[in-house]
Amino acid sequence: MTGSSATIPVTVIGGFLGAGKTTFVNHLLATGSPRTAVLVNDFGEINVDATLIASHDGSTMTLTNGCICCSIGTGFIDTMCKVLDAEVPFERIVIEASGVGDPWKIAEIALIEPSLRLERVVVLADASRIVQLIDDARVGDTVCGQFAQCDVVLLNKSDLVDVAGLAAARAALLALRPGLRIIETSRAALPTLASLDVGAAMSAFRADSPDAVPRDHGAAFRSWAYRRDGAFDRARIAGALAALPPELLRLKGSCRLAGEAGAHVFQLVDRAWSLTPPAPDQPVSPGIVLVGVGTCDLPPPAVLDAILDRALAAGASS
Ligand SMILES: Nc1nc2c(ncn2[C@@H]2O[C@H](COP(=O)(O)OP(=O)(O)OP(=O)(O)O)[C@@H](O)[C@H]2O)c(=O)[nH]1
Repeated sequence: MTGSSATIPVTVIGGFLGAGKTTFVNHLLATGSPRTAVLVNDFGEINVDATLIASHDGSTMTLTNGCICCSIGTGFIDTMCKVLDAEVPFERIVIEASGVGDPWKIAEIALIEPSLRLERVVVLADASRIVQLIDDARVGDTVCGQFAQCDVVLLNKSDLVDVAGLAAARAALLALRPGLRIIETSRAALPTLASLDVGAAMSAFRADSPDAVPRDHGAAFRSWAYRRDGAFDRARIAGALAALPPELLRLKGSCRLAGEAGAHVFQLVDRAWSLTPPAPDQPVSPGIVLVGVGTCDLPPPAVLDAILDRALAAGASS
């Protein structure tokens, strides 16, 4: 890779599916971040996250073709070259790892590439789910691996748990890595990057950390895309979602609702879901575009399609 002689600081943001990574990136961009290149790696075939990142002075680029922590493909290298060769240099690079990715594998690129300087690896944990996720036989290894070499954990969604729940979440994280720096957050009160800096002590800790176990997230997780021209019937959505199999871990994207103007952003994490209006300048597709991620035994697309079709408004085309 080429680029100017000055190094560009890199922050890698990781955390399991739905922990709040995109919410955090948007917060950083909204709170006076310098000219930032945001690189987003979604696990699914459609990069929904890139459309959920608010527009900003810098640039948002998508990293498609799978999990970049498993294989640094030519797409990633091309994107990074564009960032490094930008006419007006970027002042910071923020890379959002996929929800099943290992953020440290991405951080290692910044350690190797002379034009880049790794500033920090931040991993978000969902306070309402982290205890269960760590113990989940299907995803526990992936979740635990994400904390192995991070600098700081944002114990996010603290608004969803009580004091005892927060203490349990903290204890579970500290059992993984004693001494881990943990900051409790909620989307209403997220920190700035500068406030996360802790200096040399954390770098030494990184160097002492064991090598991450190589993983193939493409084998452990599967994604599925649901696209329809029509609209959902709001009254049918809850019933259809209740029929989704437990192997589906995450579903997000945009949709239309029959009889309602404009598009809605759809979010499902575990079984909790929401529909919200998109940001004013957020690009949304004309119909329904949702991307799901599940474990490797996720039922075939046709089965999942049929479940969501139950929520379509009468007469909606498919
Ligand atoms: N209650 C609550 N909800 C939150 C918080 N942070 C994020 N959310 C919601 O959680 C959902 C997932 O947030 P995202 O920021 O998209 O999570 P993500 O980690 O980027 O998700 P993936 O990229 O799919 O892994 C969205 O509906 C957010 O609005 C929080 O602190 N509290």
